[in-house]
Amino acid sequence: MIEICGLTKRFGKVNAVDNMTVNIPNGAVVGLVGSNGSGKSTLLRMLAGVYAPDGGTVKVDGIQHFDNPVTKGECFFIPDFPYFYNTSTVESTAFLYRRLYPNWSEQEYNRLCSIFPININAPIINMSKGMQRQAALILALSTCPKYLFLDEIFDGLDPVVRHMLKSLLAEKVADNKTTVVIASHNLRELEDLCDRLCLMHRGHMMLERGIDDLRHGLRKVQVAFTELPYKPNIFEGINAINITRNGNIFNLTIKGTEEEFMPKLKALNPAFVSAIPLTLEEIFISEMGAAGYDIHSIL
Ligand SMILES: Nc1ncnc2c1ncn2[C@@H]1O[C@H](COP(=O)(O)OP(=O)(O)OP(=O)(O)O)[C@@H](O)[C@H]1O
Repeated sequence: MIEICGLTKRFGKVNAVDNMTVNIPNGAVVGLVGSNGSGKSTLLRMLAGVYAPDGGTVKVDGIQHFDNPVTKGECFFIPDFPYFYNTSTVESTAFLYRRLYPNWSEQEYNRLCSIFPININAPIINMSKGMQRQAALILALSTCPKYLFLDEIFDGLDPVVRHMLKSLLAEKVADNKTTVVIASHNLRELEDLCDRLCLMHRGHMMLERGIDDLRHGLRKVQVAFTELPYKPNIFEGINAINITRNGNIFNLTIKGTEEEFMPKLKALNPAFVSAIPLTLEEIFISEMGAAGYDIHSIL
């Protein structure tokens, strides 16, 4: 388990991470979203033990993490721009990691080298952006980390490799209870993978919630009338957190289950009514809008 308590990191006058407290349970797959400069990479670098916090603590399995080779050996961080030496190949880096990482698996390394379509003996810095990320992933996953931190990992990966990565991560979580924290601007990718989401804004954690919990009880509903019901507040008694209207067609975001609100809507005698779940992006917009924030300035 990762325990983040009062965590702060400053760069001059900028509080990149500002007094953040959150726990990440083992086996969780956490999506980290937020606007540019909201502090996601800085948080990941502190989770990876790269940056020393200016305040607060990160504990991994109850142990102070910064500068601790024991907890750092259980973690792997792929930054948004993975760094390799000029002459590094996957094979030469693997040679180094075999000694550095206690859980390194030769079997896993061989399997991943056969799955990812890159040349493990070619200099990594000559590879394309997506291929460099594949190289970083082969090495990261071969260390069998208990905690895996990924910064914009989907960036540059082609659709086939993206799909493969999601399957590999799901497999790691199911088989090894690996804990994964992924910073990404791509809510669609996170939606497939994560069971928890954290929304950061200006160094603060604005929202931290299970995806099922976020999804539960929010529906996007379209209702059309041939003739409008003759009452001043048509949707009175229905917990609609947002209503837009285009002529006799209404689009509502409703809090509640279909069993609760459908009978009330049907009693209005609509020509058409349909309810569908919200996408993650729409849920965020609703949740943050309800909390008084303009999500478009945050995501
Ligand atoms: N090494 C650094 N030196 C000075 N300022 C920094 C440094 N690293 C980050 N910052 C500042 O800290 C803030 C948070 O940056 P960070 O990279 O963590 O944001 P982010 O959420 O990852 O952004 P993005 O979505 O653009 O990747 C920004 O204001 C950034 O300019």
